[in-house]
Amino acid sequence: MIRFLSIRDILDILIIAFLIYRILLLLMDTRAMQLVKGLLLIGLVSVLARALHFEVLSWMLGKFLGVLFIAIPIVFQPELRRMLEEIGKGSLWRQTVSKEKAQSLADEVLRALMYLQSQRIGALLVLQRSTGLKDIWQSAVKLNAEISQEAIVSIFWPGNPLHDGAAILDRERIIAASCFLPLSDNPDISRWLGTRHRAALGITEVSDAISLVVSEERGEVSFAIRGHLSRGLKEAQLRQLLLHYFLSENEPASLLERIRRTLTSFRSGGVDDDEANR
Ligand SMILES: Nc1ncnc2c1ncn2[C@@H]1O[C@H](COP(=O)(O)OP(=O)(O)OP(=O)(O)O)[C@@H](O)[C@H]1O
Repeated sequence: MIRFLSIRDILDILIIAFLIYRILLLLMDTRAMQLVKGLLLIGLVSVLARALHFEVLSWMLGKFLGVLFIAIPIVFQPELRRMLEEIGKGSLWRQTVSKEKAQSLADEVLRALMYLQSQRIGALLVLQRSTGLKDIWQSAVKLNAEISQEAIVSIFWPGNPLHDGAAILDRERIIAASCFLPLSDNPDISRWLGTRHRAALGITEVSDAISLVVSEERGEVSFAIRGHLSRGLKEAQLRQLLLHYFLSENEPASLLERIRRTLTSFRSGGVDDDEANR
């Protein structure tokens, strides 16, 4: 007998749809996503085989799916564990930045850095992570502007009243410019590096932020995290670092780990890690 959908049924369907959507978002860009696609395809073929009465094929696919459901938790144990941890941390409900959006933000910042570098315009960008930097930016010029190549270049354009000091970005906006950062007093820092680089390093000693510096003198881009400075970054390295930053969701340890890995994998390309020790 057909009965009409009640409000409870509709809510039930909506909750299930939302849960599937969030779980798919968690699985996106993991190995498990390929498996989900594969399972969907096999499921579809299996339904077709049953509808067309292909007895042997549908029997075989049914058995195969049964075996897969037992094998999945074993093969994908790390992914499943990570997914459950994410759910525990509340990621299921948190707004995630889409890959396209992260890519476009990373591109805007990258293009700005490349332009500033090509013109030898000094710049200092601080990418805020889980440590709030309100103490730093509340006495500076608050912008709350969209992240774009043009906005970043204009901030550091010589003669602009905002060009002195650092600009602070979070994962979506340029929070403030003309920020005064604490200077590092690391005695091992190269004597060729001035206050811009000391400021870039200083903020990473007191927070988990990332700094990116364009040197006016040397026309190179450097990167600082956790009190370590890496000089002379190439475009591809910067792209990866920025992408990691805009994609990551307040996971200091894993972000640090991924950035370290990126730097290591590129080391043959000329990055001097821990430049502060020079
Ligand atoms: N505490 C600070 N916080 C933020 N920015 C600072 C701070 N101190 C200096 N700066 C910025 O650094 C600029 C001075 O750079 P300086 O030439 O001393 O450094 P540098 O490390 O040699 O950089 P570059 O290679 O670009 O010359 C200042 O004009 C200012 O914009």
